[in-house]
Amino acid sequence: MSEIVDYELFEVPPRWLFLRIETADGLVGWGEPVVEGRSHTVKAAVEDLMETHVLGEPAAPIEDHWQTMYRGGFYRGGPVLMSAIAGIDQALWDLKGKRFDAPVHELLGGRARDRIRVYQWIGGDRPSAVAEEARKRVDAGFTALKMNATEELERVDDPATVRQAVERLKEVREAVGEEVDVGVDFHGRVSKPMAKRLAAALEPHEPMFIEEPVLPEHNDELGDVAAHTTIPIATGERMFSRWDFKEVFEDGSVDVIQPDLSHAGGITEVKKIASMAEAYDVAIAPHCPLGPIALASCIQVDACSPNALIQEQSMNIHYNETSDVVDYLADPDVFDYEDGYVDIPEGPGLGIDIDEAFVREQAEEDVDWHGPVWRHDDGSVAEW
Ligand SMILES: O=C(O)[C@@H](O)[C@H](O)[C@H](O)CO
Ligand SMILES: [Mg+2]
Repeated sequence: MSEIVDYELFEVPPRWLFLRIETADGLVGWGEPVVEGRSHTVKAAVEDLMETHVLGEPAAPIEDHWQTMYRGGFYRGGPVLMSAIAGIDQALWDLKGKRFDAPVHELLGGRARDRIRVYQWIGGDRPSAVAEEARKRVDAGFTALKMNATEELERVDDPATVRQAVERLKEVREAVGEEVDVGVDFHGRVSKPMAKRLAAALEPHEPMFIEEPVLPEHNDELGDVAAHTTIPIATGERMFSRWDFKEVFEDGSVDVIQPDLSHAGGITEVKKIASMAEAYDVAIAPHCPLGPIALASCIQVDACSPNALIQEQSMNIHYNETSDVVDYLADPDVFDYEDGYVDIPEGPGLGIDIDEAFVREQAEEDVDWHGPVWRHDDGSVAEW
């Protein structure tokens, strides 16, 4: 029988939430419903949705579950609810793949590519020594990187601050050469006037894209920024549905969208967003500074989306001393990296096996990660 009879949630380090659901005939599916820094809140939302709409129901009709969860409550959308739906949706797709012994991308129409290019972060929130880090990543096989543009920025900041951002990118470009792509994340830290100034100053060093050049609540300003630069514009990690994305498609100023498989309603929704993007000649580069289930979900959608450009991923044992992502996997080699690409896993469902014993052990730890609160010199709150 395919009714959902049980579910369990695990808050695990460094800042993730995993969902395990089980059917009456013993199949298990995994999802990763999380907003960075809001795992307790998303957990409560998942419990609410599971208890109200999903538990006791057949697992198969994913679209019906999605519609019920999204529309059933009258109030819709936003990071918490859409991330909760996302994780449940991933787990339902994982179950479906296991039931039919096929990878999710096969059930979504089959491959559009054999592998997907990946990029890796360099530097942290306060980027320094990025050139050296960039070189290390490229030596390890990466062909694409991403870095923060700046630290906190005033609404109108001084030339020295702009110069520093430019120097940083220039050093990276000099360290890695012209055959490596470097995305620059403005992280919503930048006001519209500074976005225009920074874009112009960074342009000679040819970033792959500038990301969140303004906060998503100011997406109506993207056209103005785009008019001042030839650098591709990326955004989308803080947008949560087709309805959030439709305006940037219609407006035409965005070149790359970055929906997050764990924030924007899951596999069902992001596949639809990807198709909408395709119709507007926009690429997708799914956002993923998250764990193995989120990454596996991204790769399944990349596999069957012709307009997938590149995949963000946080850590991998082959390239990185930190290996949180792979620690949770029964087979750490399932993400097979070569030449800056990762192969599309061919196992059933999401294509990964979660090491359940390890998850249970990690869930014993107290997980309480929150995004930092930054302040300007005058004490007012700055964007992180
Ligand atoms: O593009 C990224 O990966 C970053 O903007 C992260 O989403 C942010 O630091 C919160 O985790
Ligand atoms: Mg970002």
